[in-house]
Amino acid sequence: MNSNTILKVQGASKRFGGVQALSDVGITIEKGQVVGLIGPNGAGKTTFFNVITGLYVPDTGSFELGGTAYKPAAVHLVAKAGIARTFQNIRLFPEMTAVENVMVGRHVRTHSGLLGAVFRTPAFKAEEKAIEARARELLDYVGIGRHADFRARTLSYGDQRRLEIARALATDPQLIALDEPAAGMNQTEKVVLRELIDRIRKDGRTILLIEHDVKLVMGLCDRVTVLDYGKPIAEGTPAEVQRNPKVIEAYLGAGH
Ligand SMILES: Nc1ncnc2c1ncn2[C@@H]1O[C@H](COP(=O)(O)OP(=O)(O)OP(=O)(O)O)[C@@H](O)[C@H]1O
Repeated sequence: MNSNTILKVQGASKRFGGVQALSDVGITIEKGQVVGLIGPNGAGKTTFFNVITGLYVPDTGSFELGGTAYKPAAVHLVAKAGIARTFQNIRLFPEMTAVENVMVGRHVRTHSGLLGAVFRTPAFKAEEKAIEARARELLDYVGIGRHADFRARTLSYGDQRRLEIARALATDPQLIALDEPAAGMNQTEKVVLRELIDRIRKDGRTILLIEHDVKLVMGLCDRVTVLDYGKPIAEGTPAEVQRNPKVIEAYLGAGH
């Protein structure tokens, strides 16, 4: 494996009863890339995300993150290994403040542990302070610092999506997986989102993106993989993929 490879998945399959949701899907993501995963509704994109992040146990597949084999057996183990994600349907703690939501993300990387938290040791308190400072920095970074002390549920939809991204960044991930980050956003919010994803990439992060907004995908991604009925049908630069007859057929063809 190339030492710049962040994620390498080979032969991932997942079946639900009579539905082969994923069939022998592979993907390779190099450090610093933004890679798009696209395909018509029901193509298997979310299943792929759920498989690589430990939400679903795959039937087959080999998985390497940062050059080390990993078993996507449980969500917290995958987070620890270095993949952070956001969800198509936002999953925040609505009654917690924005900064508290980000601090939860950061706890994946803390050291003082449960006993430290229970007895509120000096080490725990110092660590907690550092975590909060970092969380506030991340909220500024995604552009919602002014909402740090507001409950998550009071934030606008676009700001909640950015909060999810801040929480994902807080785990200091090798790979950040964004599931339809632009869903439900208006044009202005999409422009801001695009700038944010661009900045995250420029700051050295690696991103895997599911997105229905073709313009956003084509403008942002270095490489794109296209799924249809659970199978990879094309891989390449956005320009290559866009003119691939199989992709055109999948999007325009009968059945979709
Ligand atoms: N938990 C599940 N149980 C049963 N079938 C499932 C489950 N999750 C997904 N599927 C099925 O697997 C297939 C792929 O679904 P998936 O949600 O991964 O597609 P998608 O590409 O993310 O679609 P969309 O763009 O609509 O979100 C679909 O036929 C879906 O009905």
